[in-house]
Parts: sequence; structure tokens; C-alpha cells
Amino acid sequence: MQGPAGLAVAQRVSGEGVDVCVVDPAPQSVWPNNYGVWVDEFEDLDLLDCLDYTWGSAVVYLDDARKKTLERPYGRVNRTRLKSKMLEACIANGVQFHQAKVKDVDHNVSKSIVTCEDGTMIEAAVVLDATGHSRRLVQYDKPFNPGYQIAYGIVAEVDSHPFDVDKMLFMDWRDSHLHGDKLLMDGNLELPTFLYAMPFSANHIFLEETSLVARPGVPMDVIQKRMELRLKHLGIHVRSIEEDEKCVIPMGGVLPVIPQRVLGIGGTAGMVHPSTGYMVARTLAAAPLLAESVIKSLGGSTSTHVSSRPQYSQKVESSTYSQGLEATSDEDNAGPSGDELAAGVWADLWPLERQQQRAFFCFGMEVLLKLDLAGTRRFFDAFFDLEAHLWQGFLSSRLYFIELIGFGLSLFKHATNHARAEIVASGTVPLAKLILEVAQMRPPKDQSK
Ligand SMILES: CC(C)=CCC/C(C)=C/C=C/C(C)=C/C=C/C(C)=C/C=C/C=C(C)/C=C/C=C(C)/C=C/C=C(\C)CCC=C(C)C
Repeated sequence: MQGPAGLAVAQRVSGEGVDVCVVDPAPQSVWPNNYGVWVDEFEDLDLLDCLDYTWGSAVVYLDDARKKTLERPYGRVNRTRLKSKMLEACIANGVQFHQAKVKDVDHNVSKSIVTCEDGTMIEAAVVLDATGHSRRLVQYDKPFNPGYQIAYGIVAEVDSHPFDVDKMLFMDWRDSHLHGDKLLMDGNLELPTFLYAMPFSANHIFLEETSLVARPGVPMDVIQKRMELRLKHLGIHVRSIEEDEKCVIPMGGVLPVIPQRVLGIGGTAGMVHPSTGYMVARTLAAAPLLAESVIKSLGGSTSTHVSSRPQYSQKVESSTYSQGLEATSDEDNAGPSGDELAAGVWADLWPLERQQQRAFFCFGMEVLLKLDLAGTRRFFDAFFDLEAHLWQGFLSSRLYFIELIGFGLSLFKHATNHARAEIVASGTVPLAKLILEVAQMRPPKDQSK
């Protein structure tokens, strides 16, 4: 199924007159996850009409005694509206939808041929892999060793809940619900989970028990059991479950090979924030950038180089799954070669400063991976005490490397001595790796120039 990233690119590229074909096994299905975003992020994307609930602030419980209020509005994405809006724009721009899974792709100098599981072959000037974490077509040349964010969530009708409906619950690290179960309690002390909740009304709420990051991931059944005990402890009686979701999000890990012939966006292209697991706002912001880059590389806006509809022909076989997006071209030798074109787009997508930023976020993730519950509480106590532009900028990928160094030093300054000692103990090796990695980084080569 095509997620927000792929559709956003299809919409933008087709809006410039480029012929686009989206390959998706379920183009009309509803996206499965409940996405939450900071309202300012969606405001920047001009998508405020795609939020169905907003809260003026968010709350973090560190433990039974300490609570912080984050003065930053938060919203729930209306995924049906967002998808309809994108689909309508795509249809109006003439995007074709082919209902299938992509099986494979082959390239020649100027074109790529995508083979679908139903045997259809589609010729394209550019192929974009937007298959999320299944990373169907994009290639990796190093072992992928991410951390895992695991979450179990429900949208439920409840008799009542104890949360303020004007505030969303960003993180609740309290653990008193586990006091009666030593095994679960000890497990949580070592690999903690928190509750994340969006209260829509006094008896309608989204509740999600979440492991921020662990390697390997915390088992789903453990997370569900912890949530069950938490809800009981909070006196939340679930009348009915409208939706439930099981999320497994790989965080960090290596980037795909840059450049490579197939383009990528979203999870397949390393765009999950490695310290938070958030991705929607980041990929929706990257979509126009990628689209502009593709259009520029194809030789301006529209159909000088790009004119034909996808050419379907018969083919056989079927097996795996995937989706893709293809901009088609029938001009064999005009403009840059396929490799040059793709290299230019990858260079725009992952410039040096974005790679450095991501390396810093991966460093942050390595520190989080080593913290137990007590350490996590101390860490977030310092994190949310930072000046707003620092913690907000960090979460929304708005700080670049030099600012991130300032952020790191400020966090260190705000931390208690105990938390500083933990950051040093868990962060020294990852920090040394970060420095080495950043020193070796070079801007990606744009072969089209
Ligand atoms: C929808 C779906 C799919 C799913 C969903 C699930 C969920 C619910 C989720 C949620 C999530 C969340 C809430 C998240 C959050 C997160 C956060 C807040 C994070 C944060 C982080 C931070 C960090 C990591 C930081 C880091 C930092 C550091 C490490 C620093 C350090 C420092 C030092 C060492 C000093 C010196 C330095 C320099 C110079 C650099």
C-alpha cells in the first residue's frame, strides 16, 4: 500500500505535467496507523485541514511525582482526509494507478522497466521506491542494524479515563501499575515502555503502549500485557475497540547506497527520525524536494522529455510484494542518463548536512538504547528542560550539525550529575564513532553536473 510519502511525490511530480504511474496493491485502502504530529509541522506543510483533533499542549509524566507540560500544540492526522486529498489531486493530474505489487526492476542507460507480480511491465524514466520498511527495490550495501520502536495501540470507547482532554499525553513513564508483577516490573526497569495517549473526549481515546527504542525490540505480547495492567491501574474500562495497531518501526541503521538508480523516500530511504521514530512530517517535507529534483533532472517542468503513458506488456511470475512510482519517458537519449539523473536526485535528498544530522540522531539513539527506566527518566527530565527551540528543533529535524553540538552541550549542562555520568558512560563510544563518521563524510556526487 502506498503511504503518504509516495503519494505526496506522485502528486507533486504529476502536478508539473510529468506522467506518473503508481503501483499499489491496495490503492483505496485506509492507512493503518494513527499518526500524531506537532501542529507547527503540519502548518508549515499547509496541511492543517488534515488534522482532525488538536491539543494546545502535551504532557510528560516522568514518574508519580514529576510531570512536565510541553507548550507545543499537537494534532492527530486525519489519515482518510489526507489520503483522499492526495488521491484526488493525483487523479486530477492524470496519475495512473496500477493495482499490483512490484516484483523487480531492470535498467538500461535511459530507462527502467518495472515488472509487477501480475506480469505487467512498466517502462519509466525514474523509479521511486516508497515501500516503507520492506525496502523492496532500494539497495543496501552494509548490514542493516537498526533499533526497533515497538508499539501496541487502540482507539477505544471507554467508561472514563483520567486524562485532561485539552492535553495530549506524550509520554507517561510511571510504572506503579506493574508493582504487583515482579517479572514485568523488572523487565520494565531494564527495557521501559511508556503510554502515549490522545484523548478525543471523556470516553473516546487513543492509547498506545510504546517502547521508544530497543535492540532487539521488546516483544509485542509483553507490551500488550504492560498496557493491560496500566489501563486497569488507571481505572480505564474499555467498552469497545474501534481499531488496534501493532507498530514495528526500524530506527537508525545504515542509509541505503547513495547514489543508486532507484530513488527512495520514507522508511525505505532512511527518513525515520532515528531518535524518535517519527517520519510523517519529515517525509512529507522531503516529497516536494524530491519532486522538484526529479522535474529539474527531467529537463524542466513537463512533457518535453516526458510524454508517454506507461507501456504495459505481458510478463509472467509472481512472488514478493512492493510498490513503486514511475515517471515515464519515451525519449531514449535526451538529457542525463538514468544513473546521472538518479545521482542528482539522491544528492538533493541526502546532502552532507542531512547526513551529518542523521548521524547525530543515530548517536542519540545509541545513548537511548543503553538507558534503563531510571536513566530514561533522568534523560528526559533534562531534555524537556531545554530551551523550546532546542528540544522542538531536535524532534522536528530542524537543527543541523553545529546547532546539534550546541544542543548536546546544553543537554549536558541541564542534566543532573548522575544523568551526565550516564550520558558519558553510554555516549563515549557512540560519540567517538560519530566524530569519525562525520569526518569521513563527503557531499554525495551529483553526476548530472
Ligand atoms: C504511528 C506509529 C507507526 C507509531 C506510533 C508509536 C508511538 C506512539 C511513538 C511515540 C514516540 C515518541 C513520543 C517519541 C519521543 C521521542 C523523544 C522525545 C526523543 C528524544 C530523544 C533525544 C535524544 C536522543 C537526545 C540525545 C542527546 C545526546 C545523546 C547528547 C549528548 C551530549 C553529550 C555527550 C555532551 C557533549 C556533546 C557534544 C559536543 C555533541
